[in-house]
Amino acid sequence: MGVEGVGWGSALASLMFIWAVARQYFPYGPLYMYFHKYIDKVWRFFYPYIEITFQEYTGERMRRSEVYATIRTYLSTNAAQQAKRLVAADHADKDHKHGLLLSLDDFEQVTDDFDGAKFWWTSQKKKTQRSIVSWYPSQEEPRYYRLTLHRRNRHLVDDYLRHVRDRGKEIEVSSRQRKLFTNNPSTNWYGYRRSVWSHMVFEHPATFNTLAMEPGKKEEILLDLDKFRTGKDFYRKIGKPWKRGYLLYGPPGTGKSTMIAAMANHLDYDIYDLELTAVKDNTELRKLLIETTPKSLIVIEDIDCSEDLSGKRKKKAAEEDESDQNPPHPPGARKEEDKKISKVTLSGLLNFIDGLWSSCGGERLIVFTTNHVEKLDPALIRRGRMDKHIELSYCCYEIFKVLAKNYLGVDSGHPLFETVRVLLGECKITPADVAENLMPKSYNTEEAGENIRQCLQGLIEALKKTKEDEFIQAEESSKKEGEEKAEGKEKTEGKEKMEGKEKTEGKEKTEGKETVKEASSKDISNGF
Ligand SMILES: Nc1ncnc2c1ncn2[C@@H]1O[C@H](COP(=O)(O)OP(=O)(O)OP(=O)(O)O)[C@@H](O)[C@H]1O
Ligand SMILES: [Mg+2]
Repeated sequence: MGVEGVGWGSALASLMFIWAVARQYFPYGPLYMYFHKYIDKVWRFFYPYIEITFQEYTGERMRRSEVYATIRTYLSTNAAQQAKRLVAADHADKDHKHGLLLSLDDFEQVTDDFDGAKFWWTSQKKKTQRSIVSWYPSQEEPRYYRLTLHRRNRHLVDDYLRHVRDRGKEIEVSSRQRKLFTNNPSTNWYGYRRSVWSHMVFEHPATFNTLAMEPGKKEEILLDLDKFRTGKDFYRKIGKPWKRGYLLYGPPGTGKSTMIAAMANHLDYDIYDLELTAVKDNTELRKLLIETTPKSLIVIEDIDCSEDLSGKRKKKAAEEDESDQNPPHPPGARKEEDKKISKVTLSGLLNFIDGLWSSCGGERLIVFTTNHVEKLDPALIRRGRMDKHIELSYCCYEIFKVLAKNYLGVDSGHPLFETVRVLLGECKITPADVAENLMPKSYNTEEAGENIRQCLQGLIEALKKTKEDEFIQAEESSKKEGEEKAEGKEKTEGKEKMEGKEKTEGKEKTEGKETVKEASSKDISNGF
């Protein structure tokens, strides 16, 4: 270790060396233990330094430690100047032009000065014994930072660590870029520096200004988000974990994903886009949850498409299996299916949302999107789990006005707006389709007026076409319905006729039988 200028250090090192040589001649036993104990005590008594370690994983090594990350960021400034071996990672750094975070490589050391005292930092890693159940990658040794300081500077420890934390956070904030995470398949969770989530920089430009929806509804959502962000004390007071669930539902192309991006940008949160089909079971789901950080949105898109989440569906599958009508599964087919299907269950997901683990860390929004809200299990979306249900629907005039302003820079004064308003009231078109029609044909500002007219005209044509299609569709379906009704009627009449016939025949038969019966009884009586 590079602790400087200490005569004691070399004296103790010599003592330890002598002991290391001498103990080879001691057989392991009581005498060995006796000497070992006392030499250790002497060493600790004279060793003039204090050592503090900061582990990379905390809480039974299940979570990456925030303190560890902050120290790493703090040391990046010193590391760049002092260390000989560094590790570089992508970093959105406004001060460092290369956009890289340089941290200490394993067993490297840097010195820091604070209030006239010296502090030494080393990056270390531990060899671990393999355990059967391990929360951190088994092939990767856990790392830790070791801080060493002289005993006489002990009174500075608190101030120094506060300084490290504050400065580290400052650097983190100044260089923060939001991240978009996605879960790795669990086969990639182990190995050197692997992790359960992969990320890239999140750069979606959507904001609540560009998001087209009714102004009242938008205002309400913004208020709700702001209330959530500043609600730490309130949530503590009412005894609820600091998290909130949002369910966004509506047809495809109505802005659900766009709204998630706008939410993340508004709150300045990271996004964890959870791909449920890649999660093998509930344990993996919990592990993923533990590895998310506060100030984040955890998103599960198209939740209705995730098989096996509804109790109803499971029951149905079981019924189908039992049914005699279904051909039996060919041997091995069921096993193959099982391998592919995620075993995340509805109860696993419910636990993910509001089980005890979900309260770790706090300040998280859980967002589900779906095109078919009616398919979801009511338990999944009840208030308390999905606190706010937001419907994103087909384009109305209010939504169109926002899109026209965003895409063409034009507002309600335009003469073609009235035609659009009337047509929007007469057909269903998604904001995505409207937006596509409003894409300007050129960015040349001199042609802006013509551009606007062309776009609006194009939109009017599209609306007319949609209206026409809807009309034809409605006609076809009413025709089909009529046919089905007629068919049903014919069937019923046929059935009734058959039944009538059967009844008459039955009656006749019975009467015949009765006559026979009478005759036979007569015969019998006659016979007597
Ligand atoms: N309300 C809206 N405001 C602004 N743009 C919108 C809106 N709705 C749709 N768009 C535009 O349409 C495109 C598709 O929208 P988005 O992906 O958000 O739809 P979605 O509801 O998530 O659809 P899906 O259910 O298929 O995932 C977006 O890129 C965006 O440009
Ligand atoms: Mg979407």
